[in-house]
Amino acid sequence: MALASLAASLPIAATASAASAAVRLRFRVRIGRAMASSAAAGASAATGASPARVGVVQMTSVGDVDANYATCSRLTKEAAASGVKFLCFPEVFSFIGSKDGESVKLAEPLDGPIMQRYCSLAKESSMWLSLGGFQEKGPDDSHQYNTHVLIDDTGKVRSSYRKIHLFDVDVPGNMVYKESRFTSAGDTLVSVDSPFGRLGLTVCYDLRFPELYQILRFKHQAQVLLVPSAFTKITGEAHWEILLRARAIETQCYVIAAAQAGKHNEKRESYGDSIIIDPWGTVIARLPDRLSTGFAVVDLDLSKVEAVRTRMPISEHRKFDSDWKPTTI
Ligand SMILES: O=C(O)CNC(=O)[C@H](CS)NC(=O)CCC(=O)C(=O)O
Repeated sequence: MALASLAASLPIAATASAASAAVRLRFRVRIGRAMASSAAAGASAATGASPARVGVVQMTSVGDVDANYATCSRLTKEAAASGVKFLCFPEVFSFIGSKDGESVKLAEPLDGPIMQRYCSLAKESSMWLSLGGFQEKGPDDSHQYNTHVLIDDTGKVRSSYRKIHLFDVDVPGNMVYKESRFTSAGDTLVSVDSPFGRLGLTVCYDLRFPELYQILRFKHQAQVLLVPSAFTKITGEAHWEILLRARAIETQCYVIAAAQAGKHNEKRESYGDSIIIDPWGTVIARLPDRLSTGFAVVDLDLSKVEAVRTRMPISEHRKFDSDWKPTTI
């Protein structure tokens, strides 16, 4: 079969469910030619056996920890049935409150009961989970950390990253956010080796600070960047895809960005559009903003990361402050 037609015919599964009736959608997402250019990728797409099959979730979390867990559990089991080995959830997957300070009261350490449930889910499903934006108990009773937790397929917390850049922003035409009121910033960059390459962990608003991604690529040697998010509708429409593709292109990494979508309560709405981008900057999977709950799947091909880097060796071409003559401003 010609590569182009193989690429065009690879199905990407996505599921969607309305609140009452569970509606199952299957639709095709365009997939880059290079993804399908290895026989292994094509064969595993048919058998569901790829070790690097990953999924990106879109969901509408609410102010109910149990309801959100039920959604995450259902999606994880459906993804496992599609051969997914690594599923990425968005920021605040576990809880989105409608009142100020509500989530800090629910904050728990990573060995607390909420995260334990997700660890059991990962183990039962033999699935790695990226759980972006968990309300981790903070340094005092009035502050939490906004923590991206990575659980392996044995149910062990492999790594965690506390969001460094906090969203204290007056969104034009929307509301003033002051994340730092109840959240303390992290101060440590985190990357972790996995069967899906070296992963760089970030959260949401971090996306606007490219130096963080530069360090993950050039110091940590990350191959896949994770950006679980709950972008606002207004900033998401304006900036989301552009920022994500820029990070993929300038780091030559895969980018997996799980998004919250739709209305969480009467005050808060997020911009959907969960995306997976390849290291050339091509969007290879996406869930439209109008879709509330579901996931999309791709087979990561880490040889593509190396291929892009070999042909365009930006790591060798980089110049630094110390390489330039001092400038007068
Ligand atoms: O407070 C919570 O419930 C969890 N935290 C979030 O949802 C955070 C802070 S309000 N949201 C963002 O960072 C949005 C960034 C964004 O929209 C942009 O950069 O444009």
